[in-house]
Amino acid sequence: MATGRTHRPATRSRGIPEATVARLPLYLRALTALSERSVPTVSSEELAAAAGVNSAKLRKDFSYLGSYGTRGVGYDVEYLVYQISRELGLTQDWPIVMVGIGNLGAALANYGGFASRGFRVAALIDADPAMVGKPVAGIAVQHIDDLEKIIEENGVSIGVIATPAGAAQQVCDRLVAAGVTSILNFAPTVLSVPDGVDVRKVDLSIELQILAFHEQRKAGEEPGVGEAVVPQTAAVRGAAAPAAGGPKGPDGDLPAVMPA
Ligand SMILES: NC(=O)c1ccc[n+]([C@@H]2O[C@H](COP(=O)([O-])OP(=O)(O)OC[C@H]3O[C@@H](n4cnc5c(N)ncnc54)[C@H](O)[C@@H]3O)[C@@H](O)[C@H]2O)c1
Repeated sequence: MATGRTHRPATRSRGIPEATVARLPLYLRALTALSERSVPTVSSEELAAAAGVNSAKLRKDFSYLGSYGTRGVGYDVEYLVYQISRELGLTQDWPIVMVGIGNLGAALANYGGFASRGFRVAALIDADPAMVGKPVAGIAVQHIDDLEKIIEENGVSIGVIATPAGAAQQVCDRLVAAGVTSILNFAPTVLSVPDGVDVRKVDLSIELQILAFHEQRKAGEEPGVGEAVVPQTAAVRGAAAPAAGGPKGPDGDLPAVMPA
């Protein structure tokens, strides 16, 4: 579901293409489910189906990891879990800070899936003095004034932003100045960061707009020649108007929904 941009070349230094890196978590999720069911081996076809990926692509992806499987047996599930986890840097603990502990931030903090994947929530940070000291997901919220100290003390390199859009750039700048080099941004705004800082952006409304586009196609609502699309679809309404609370609208790849 994530949409994002990273300030990295299309091929990483170790020769693994970004597109392959983006699929590794899908393989890992499918493999983890197999591992939990104590399945020892899996064929490339089975794993590709479970991950929602083409099997030829999967074999190519795994060749970058030096993993070719055994003919007639398939891939060793546990070993692949280890290999992909290592490649993704998940064999080490990653402390993260979350900034903006409102509806979304609190929901994210309560999500158990971070910890089980090696992401420890080291601190929850908010600007609202009324929030400070209150426990969310068992962690006391700290004030934004202490952001730099918190990052240094916890050796944090990954920050999550769930503030209103208007505060996101300022929070991002402070995170980066304090040493954070990877940011997961939920605020509906495009962040500017220096080279060497990775930003991934999650925007569920963009995902819904893309689904709306496909729904429209499925329903056969092809406009006739000269017929305007803009007033008729939620997708285009969303693309045409800036997202609420943000200076910039969604920046997903939506040109296909615009009138021809
Ligand atoms: N990406 C998505 O799919 C998605 C989904 C829902 C919401 N959002 C976005 O997430 C953000 C949060 O939404 P919400 O519903 O939780 O809002 P909210 O108003 O409930 O929470 C925002 C929190 O940020 C805090 N905050 C404001 N300025 C701050 C600053 N400078 N430093 C630290 N904290 C600050 C506020 O005190 C508040 O607790 C919004 O930008 C919203 O548009 C994104």
